[in-house]
Amino acid sequence: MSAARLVAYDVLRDVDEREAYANLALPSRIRDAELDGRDAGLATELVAGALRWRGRYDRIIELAAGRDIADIDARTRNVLRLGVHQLLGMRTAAHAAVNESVELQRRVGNQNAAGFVNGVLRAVGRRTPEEWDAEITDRARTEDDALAVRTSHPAWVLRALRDALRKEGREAELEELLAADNDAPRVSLAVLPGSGVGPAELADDRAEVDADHSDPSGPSGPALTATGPSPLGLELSGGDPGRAIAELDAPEGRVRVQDQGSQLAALALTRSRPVQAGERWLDLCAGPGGKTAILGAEALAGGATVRANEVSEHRAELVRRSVSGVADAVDVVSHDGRDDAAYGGETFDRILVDAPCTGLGALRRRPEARWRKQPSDLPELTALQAELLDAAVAHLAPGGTLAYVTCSPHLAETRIAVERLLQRTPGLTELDAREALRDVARGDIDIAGDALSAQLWPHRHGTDAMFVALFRRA
Ligand SMILES: C[S@@+](CC[C@H](N)C(=O)[O-])C[C@H]1O[C@@H](n2cnc3c(N)ncnc32)[C@H](O)[C@@H]1O
Repeated sequence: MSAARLVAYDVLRDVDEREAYANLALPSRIRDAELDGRDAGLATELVAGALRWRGRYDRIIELAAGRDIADIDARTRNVLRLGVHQLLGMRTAAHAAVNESVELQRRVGNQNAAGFVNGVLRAVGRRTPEEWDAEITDRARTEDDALAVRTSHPAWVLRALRDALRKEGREAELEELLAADNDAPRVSLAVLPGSGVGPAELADDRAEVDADHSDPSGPSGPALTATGPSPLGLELSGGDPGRAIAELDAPEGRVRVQDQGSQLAALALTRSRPVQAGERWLDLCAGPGGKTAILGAEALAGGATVRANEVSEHRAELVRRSVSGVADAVDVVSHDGRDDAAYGGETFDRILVDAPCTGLGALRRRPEARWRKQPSDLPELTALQAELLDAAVAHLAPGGTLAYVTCSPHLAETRIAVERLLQRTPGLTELDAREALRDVARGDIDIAGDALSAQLWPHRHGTDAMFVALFRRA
């Protein structure tokens, strides 16, 4: 039985039983099993596919088995999900997918269910993915249920995404968005401002090196291009980002993996008005420090300084590492952002509240995330977001700018949170975040809706679904 499949199975179990993040569990399992590059690639594809498509595959398993998915034991369920992904999502030959899955079941699951696995997967393999999708649609109770299952989104997430698009008058984009959530994104890098070299130059240098060394008959390496909506952004077509960064001729710690929506959100605050030397900035929820690094670089260039706060000590340590290239401008502390201690007795000219949220904006990068969150998580999160915002506003200097950012398009965490903040906070004015983003973006950027706040989208901007609102205190 292939070691890659066993690794993939173990990671699915880590995700189920230990609430592990697949992108963290996978590399350590791959290392422990000493998989070579090809098998590591296979294990990665199996894990991402089985997790991302879980909702759709579970319905297909139910239809093929004539049994509710909840009535199949957890181990067998994961063996079946991996098998269905090989049959419908990869080009694995049907007999290999079935035989390998039966072997896996014998090894890790209930021996007596090996025949069941064999029978279900044979039934799954007798139809094409399109035929299964047609069957899902025929048997669904509602059109929404059919769409949610075919695109493997929980129904409540689908409704939340539709509500957010509808608010912008863009409901027609829903299916495009759902498809984008299921596409593994290209890796984006950020070149921190003030690095002495910009993204276009780095991409050109790399293209020249590739042209000098490439063997015209061999495959070319992953491409690095200065593309995407962030003026700091580079996009990598594949391969190991750490290696690509190490090969660039840029100062240590200045080029980093970061979604371009995150880059834009940080720049919307730092470039919303010119920086005055001596300004004090605060990043209230800083861990793991992606946006702090941009704030730090912008602060260094403009003569400002940054206090970065993060409630978790462990994540505060990640922030310290993340800002190593711009450490002179950044002071990292660890407090609850609702406590005065987080502010060190000061007020700030700019504050970023990149609040803890459902993370529904990053589904394409975290394949298990959509199955983890529940609507019941929302009240606690929105209460925390409001408390963090209130504490931040209380420490904003007169004339200071506040950015409220979430990696979620859920209206309760975005537009509704903004309306409520404005209602309860006299003296706070909302600024035009759409304009701020258009001003900083590379090229034209299509931000929809009448609100002053801005919602980015995977299908429209190639970014995570980041939300940005800006405010000024009188
Ligand atoms: C969305 S993440 C921030 C991402 C970060 N700004 C970046 O770009 O890398 C939210 C962070 O808020 C932290 N957090 C949660 N509750 C908090 C609180 N009460 N005070 C401060 N930080 C908090 C979480 O630990 C998490 O690291």
